[in-house]
Amino acid sequence: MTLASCIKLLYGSQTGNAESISKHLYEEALARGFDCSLAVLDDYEKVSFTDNCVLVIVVSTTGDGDFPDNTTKFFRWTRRGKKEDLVAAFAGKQFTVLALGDTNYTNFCQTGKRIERRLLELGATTFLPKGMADDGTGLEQVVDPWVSNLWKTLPTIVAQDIEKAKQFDEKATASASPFKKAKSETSTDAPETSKPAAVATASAVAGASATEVKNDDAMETTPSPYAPSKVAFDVSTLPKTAADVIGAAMIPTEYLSVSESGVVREPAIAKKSLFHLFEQKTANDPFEYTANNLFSSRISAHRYLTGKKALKQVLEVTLDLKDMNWSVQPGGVVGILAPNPDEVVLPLLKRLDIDGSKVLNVGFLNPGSSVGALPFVTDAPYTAYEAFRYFLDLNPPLRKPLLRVMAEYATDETERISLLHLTSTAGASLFKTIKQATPSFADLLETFQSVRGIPVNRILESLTRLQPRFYSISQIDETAGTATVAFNIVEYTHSVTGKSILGLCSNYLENVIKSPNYETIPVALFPKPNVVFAPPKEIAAPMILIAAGTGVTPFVSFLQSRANSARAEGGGDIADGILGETTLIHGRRFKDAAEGDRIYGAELDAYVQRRVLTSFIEVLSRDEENTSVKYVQDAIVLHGARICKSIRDGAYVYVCGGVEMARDVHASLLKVLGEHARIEGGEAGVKTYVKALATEGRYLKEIWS
Ligand SMILES: Cc1cc2nc3c(=O)[nH]c(=O)nc-3n(C[C@H](O)[C@H](O)[C@H](O)COP(=O)(O)O)c2cc1C
Repeated sequence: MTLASCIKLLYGSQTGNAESISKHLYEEALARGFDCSLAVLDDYEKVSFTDNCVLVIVVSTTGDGDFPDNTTKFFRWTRRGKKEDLVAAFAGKQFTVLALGDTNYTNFCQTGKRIERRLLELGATTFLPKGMADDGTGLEQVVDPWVSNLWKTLPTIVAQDIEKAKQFDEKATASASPFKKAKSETSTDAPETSKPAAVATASAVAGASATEVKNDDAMETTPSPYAPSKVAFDVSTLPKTAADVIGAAMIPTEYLSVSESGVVREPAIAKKSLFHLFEQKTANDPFEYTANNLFSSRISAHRYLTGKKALKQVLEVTLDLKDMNWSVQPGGVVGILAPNPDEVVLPLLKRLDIDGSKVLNVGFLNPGSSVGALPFVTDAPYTAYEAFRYFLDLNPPLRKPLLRVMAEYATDETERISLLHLTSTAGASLFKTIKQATPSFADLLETFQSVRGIPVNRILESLTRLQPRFYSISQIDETAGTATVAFNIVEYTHSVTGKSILGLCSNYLENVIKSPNYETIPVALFPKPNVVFAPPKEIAAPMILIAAGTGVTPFVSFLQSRANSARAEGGGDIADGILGETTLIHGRRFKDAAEGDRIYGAELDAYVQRRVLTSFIEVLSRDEENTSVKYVQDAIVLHGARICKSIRDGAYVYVCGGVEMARDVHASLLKVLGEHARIEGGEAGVKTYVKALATEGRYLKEIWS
């Protein structure tokens, strides 16, 4: 059999995991003597598929079984591209897929599955079974063995530089990290006395590191929720020396060049918003505003929708979208880019010894190399402060490339061993322990105190992009050109570390409305195109809306739109006979309407009065009188016969809320359809029926983790 001459690694990633794994694979493929290239799936036009190559695709799933944003163009091409181009690219090609997902979602690894299916239809064949890694239980449980099989299989189908492969194997079996180079071998600058102090055991660490902020009133000190904290783990099981670490990850290739331009912009000037970094363009189409071309909005009004008894406060803000010319549709979604708080950014820059005020020149070390892209593109050059505040995810999921880079700058030997071990397959269990603590970048630096002097280019390469947070629009005022979004102010105690965690975007927006002249503060946002989670076009179609907590927000916009349609159809204030039956099942905690969490209660009552909402079922989880129907899934069972009849009559079912709630609702729907809908084929028949509903667009979910 003739061997393929090269590997084309392609990835699609929403939050950086697939990207990071692909870069890691790319580095290792080169070190193992393969000819390998790396590209994001949406850059498929730059990939020469006609080469005698094999394809390795690493792709995650986002939303509700959706493609990552940097994969949609590729998928469209594979569905709608010219058949002869697709056949030329894929027929007879050997490929494999590593799919990343989370079993807490119903459409587990959907993107990877769909890509595999499509490539098989186009005549490609797999050379290694698809890996499906579960972020719910730990990606590494599947990724590590899958990768190890990949390295076993590739030499049988792809040509390799034998000399390099030999060198690689020799280094690997010599037990020292095969990737140890440069600094690690010449690292004599670590003080001899540096002893394993930094990585301590659990008891020694707890609460030790929090920087403190002053509470002026009480003259007491309270740990700031932004203060970094050490992650506790046991160092007794670590390899004895760096040379004992087997198979540590490769040092990611350095690909960015960063220099100071000589221009200074103080954080205080840059702190209002990021818009000084972009030329102000007016877009003709609102969807020209994207995460890379943000619209500068303002908050024109706000109110809290919850009372004192609510465990979480829900804030509604009104966004001024006049100049965007966006005709917001019910179910519309807005992405908001919240900056990282200064309480995190400034101490972090200090810890890293980086002067945040210097404007930087950022480019490629080797223009033309395919290793990486610029981390973000702005019209005007940015400072390190601006990069940290607006563009970098400072709470990234734990990833090996960052740990590997940190290992290079650890001067304490135990810390270096720990970091190397964490990047190796043997360190999987330690990796899992640390991952459970979901440490921020600052927490990692607090844990590994001796890591000093990481250059800015390494940080820009190792951290991923700060992601926008998406919010469903609840009410639209076309005349004023505004729309409202409502959300929980996210604040909770970390289940593993006990640390207080503040949600980035909700707390940012609350801080905006608490600022003087908040109406003048720019809020960076963009509309989400192609909203699928929208009411049916036919206003006579029945709807079943199922929501928990703030999941009700898109449904408020559905009802508003239906009320407007009824009025337009001559229905006046009462919508009898014009609209399809609409049932809303809304779960919340407390009975108390005024003081509790009955969000949008007044609006929903008004829709009941106007018969836009035909049935409003409120489910209370903390009501002592109510014992059997605590959650929306219980209400589905209780009203099962009616719900099934409505679905049989053509109702559209919508679910909005957390991932567990969506899973439980799904189970209840299967149960009641099995009991009341007389579907043939038993359990399997019901599952097929529900699947078909989803395919027809009559069972839609908007869920969050
Ligand atoms: C908002 C959100 C939605 C998700 N939706 C799904 C899904 O529908 N199906 C699935 O299998 N995994 C889903 N996941 C899990 C991701 O695929 C998983 O966390 C993966 O590691 C992310 O990789 P990435 O960082 O490369 O995007 C979702 C994750 C998030 C944060």
